[in-house]
Amino acid sequence: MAPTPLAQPSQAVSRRRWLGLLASPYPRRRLLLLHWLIACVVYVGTAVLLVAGVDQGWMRFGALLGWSSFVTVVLLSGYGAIRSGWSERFADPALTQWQLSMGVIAVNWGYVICGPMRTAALFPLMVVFVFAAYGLRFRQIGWLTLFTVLCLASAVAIRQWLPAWIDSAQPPSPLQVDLYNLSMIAVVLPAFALVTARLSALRKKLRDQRAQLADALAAVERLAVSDELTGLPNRRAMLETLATNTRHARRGLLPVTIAMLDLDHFKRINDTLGHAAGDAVLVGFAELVRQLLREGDVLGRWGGEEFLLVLPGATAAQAQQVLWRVQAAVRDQLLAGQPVTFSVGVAAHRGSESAETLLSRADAALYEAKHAGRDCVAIASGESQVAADPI
Ligand SMILES: Nc1nc2c(ncn2[C@@H]2O[C@H](COP(=O)(O)OP(=O)(O)OP(=O)(O)O)[C@@H](O)[C@H]2O)c(=O)[nH]1
Repeated sequence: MAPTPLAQPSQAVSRRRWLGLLASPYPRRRLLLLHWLIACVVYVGTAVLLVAGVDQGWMRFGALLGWSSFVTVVLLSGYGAIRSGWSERFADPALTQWQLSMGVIAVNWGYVICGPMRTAALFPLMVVFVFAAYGLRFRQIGWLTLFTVLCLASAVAIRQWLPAWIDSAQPPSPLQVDLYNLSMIAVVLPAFALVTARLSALRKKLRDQRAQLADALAAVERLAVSDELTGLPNRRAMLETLATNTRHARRGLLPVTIAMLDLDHFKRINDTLGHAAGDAVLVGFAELVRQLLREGDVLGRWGGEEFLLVLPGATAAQAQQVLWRVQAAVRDQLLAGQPVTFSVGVAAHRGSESAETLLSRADAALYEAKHAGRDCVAIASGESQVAADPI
């Protein structure tokens, strides 16, 4: 019976589900499993050639079975360690050093058992050293090279002096061929490893530069929204905070009240003690006020000796209480050795007014507070009147 049109997509979905299960939902693990898959293809390709070798009578089936069992165990343990996330406890979750060492052993094992094809059996070493560029450091690549040459020397020794271990279908071959192969590998591999190590170093440099760039970008982003002297949000950041809060207030989500704070007679501090002392007062003031506010209130430097405070969810009266408390605390403390006071203009957001209108009402209230003698809180017209801390 012909398949129904619906059968095709459902098969595709179930195939995708199986592939999804075999791979991993985590992108990093998926990438590592892709590398694992490439290794699989190389191993399977080699196994196919070894089967052909058995077919030609160059090696025995038992030897192929031993090699295949070793490779299967290596591949399955590598897959399990990566897929389960177990390998993530190590600095290199790809387990590159282990996987490549196993690859070197598999290649040399193949060299021992596959008779006249043994020179070809060395070719997968190229894959091993290309992978080394991805996951190994300079020194590790050096060790891997030494390990490979020693493994091949052992393979040659086993072939020549322990033929009983080989289960070979062929009579022992002349030593000269094996020594020739060993010498070739000992000459070529270090040069190959050097290029691989250079590639690996370049990749590391690229990674480091990318990390530095990300740090620099984060610093630029931080500087773009914070005031260099006090570390508070700067005028640009406060405009955004204000825009967000007035938008919420207009939609009826959360009322907002703002306050403009201005240090009194700050010019005198600068003129008598110098600009550095003035800076220290600004830093001390910012730090002290910030500590006295509740979480959610946002204090920013508006410019010069002027600060903007946004109090989401507060009414003008509540803001006034908060600011009286802050004024009392500032009055009680010397900032950079100086007694300091400040005046405040408060405005609560009304109806559908814009951030600009709200700001200009707070500014006008601040002007009133200055005119009323300073060190007091004035509330924007229509809401209340100028008042000093009653305590
Ligand atoms: N040290 C220092 N001084 C600053 C900074 N920004 C602005 N100023 C100074 O702050 C002073 C503000 O002076 P005015 O606008 O006359 O205000 P004021 O002396 O505080 O007087 P009132 O606000 O009327 O109480 C000026 O002398 C500015 O140079 C800064 O970042 N550091």
